[in-house]
Amino acid sequence: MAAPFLLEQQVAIAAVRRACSLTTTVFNKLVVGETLVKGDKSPVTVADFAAQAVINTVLSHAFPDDPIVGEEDAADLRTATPESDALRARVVELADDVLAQLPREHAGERAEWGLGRRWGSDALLGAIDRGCHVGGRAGRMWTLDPIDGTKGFLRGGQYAVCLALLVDARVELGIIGCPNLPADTDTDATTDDKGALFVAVRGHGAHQLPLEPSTQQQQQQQHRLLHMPRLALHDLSFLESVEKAHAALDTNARVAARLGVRAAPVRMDSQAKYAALARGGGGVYLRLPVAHGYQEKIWDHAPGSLLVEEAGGVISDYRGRPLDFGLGRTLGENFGVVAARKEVHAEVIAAVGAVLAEEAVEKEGEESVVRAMMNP
Ligand SMILES: Nc1ncnc2c1ncn2[C@@H]1O[C@H](COP(=O)(O)O)[C@@H](O)[C@H]1OP(=O)(O)O
Ligand SMILES: [Mg+2]
Ligand SMILES: [Mg+2]
Ligand SMILES: [Mg+2]
Repeated sequence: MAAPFLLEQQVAIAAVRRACSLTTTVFNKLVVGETLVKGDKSPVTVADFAAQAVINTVLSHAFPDDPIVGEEDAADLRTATPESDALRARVVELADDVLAQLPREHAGERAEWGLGRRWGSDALLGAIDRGCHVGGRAGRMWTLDPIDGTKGFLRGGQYAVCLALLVDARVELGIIGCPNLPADTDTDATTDDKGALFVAVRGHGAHQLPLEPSTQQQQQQQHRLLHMPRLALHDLSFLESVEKAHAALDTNARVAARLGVRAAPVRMDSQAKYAALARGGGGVYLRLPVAHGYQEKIWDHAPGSLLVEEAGGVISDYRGRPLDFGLGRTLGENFGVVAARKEVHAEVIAAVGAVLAEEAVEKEGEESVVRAMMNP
């Protein structure tokens, strides 16, 4: 694989692989009481906390000066209640079980990254809280979503372990682990060969590797360089969210109709959508905002955006503006996401604009009817 950020690649790959083995174990054994509802009403499980503990422990040992912008924090694990005690004990056990595995030398892992030993509660809660950095425009920082698509994870669908390295607000390296994505194709969900790792390095391509660190030879054989194929507009299909609360799916349908898209949309949770897009699925990822005021988070798009760019795509918000990863923990005034191959991106943006204008006129019409009824 490509030379820039080689050590960062090795460390990030090791961290994401270990976190993926943890989430897979948890899914098979998740019990009632191991999921919390956060202040924003979204779920978080022991696996989200433990995966963040694992990845931040590895990053903190390999790159002690690098800040981390991570989704989770340990506040809910630190309160002195029986529920919190049980949750904390489970998170610590899960994270330590994975960190304690000996470094796998054929996969380039090293003991000095915090591997091969148990860390205990204080160190692991501290590691989770290393993710509280505020973000910003200057310098090096990592951004982490330990489980992206927690709702998908809980229902046994797609989810992703997502990590990116930003330098001066530009994504230089993106790693996405997808334990439930078929290794060979994103269309045959019945295959048993599940799990894929995606690595993008700016200027050096988008790559798919095996999720499990098999022998070096197998890794080389299974390594794929990813390219998005050229597709005519009517041959596209949209990749979109499963959750109606996350994206305006009815509007997507109107955009598809306007572009002459014939195929039904492919609904998938998490940044697995970016991975599917980069390896040729669908052709367009469309995420149009719903609730006024929801600000997209940088960890939800940083690695996926680089993966798509390096596979020949363009990514912007729904108005065509580039995503700005330098504003802090959120994407600020970037609303929605449109990712597509270069040749069709501008046409998709134009269709989105036209459909949103139509919807605004319809809404204004409905509101004026209501006003007229209330003030005859
Ligand atoms: N109200 C919301 N609107 C948009 N995205 C949201 C909202 N709440 C959570 N998310 C995040 O959207 C992403 C899932 O998107 P999708 O529906 O396309 O799979 C996740 O990162 C999820 O967070 P989380 O990482 O906690 O799962
Ligand atoms: Mg969440
Ligand atoms: Mg997320
Ligand atoms: Mg998450």
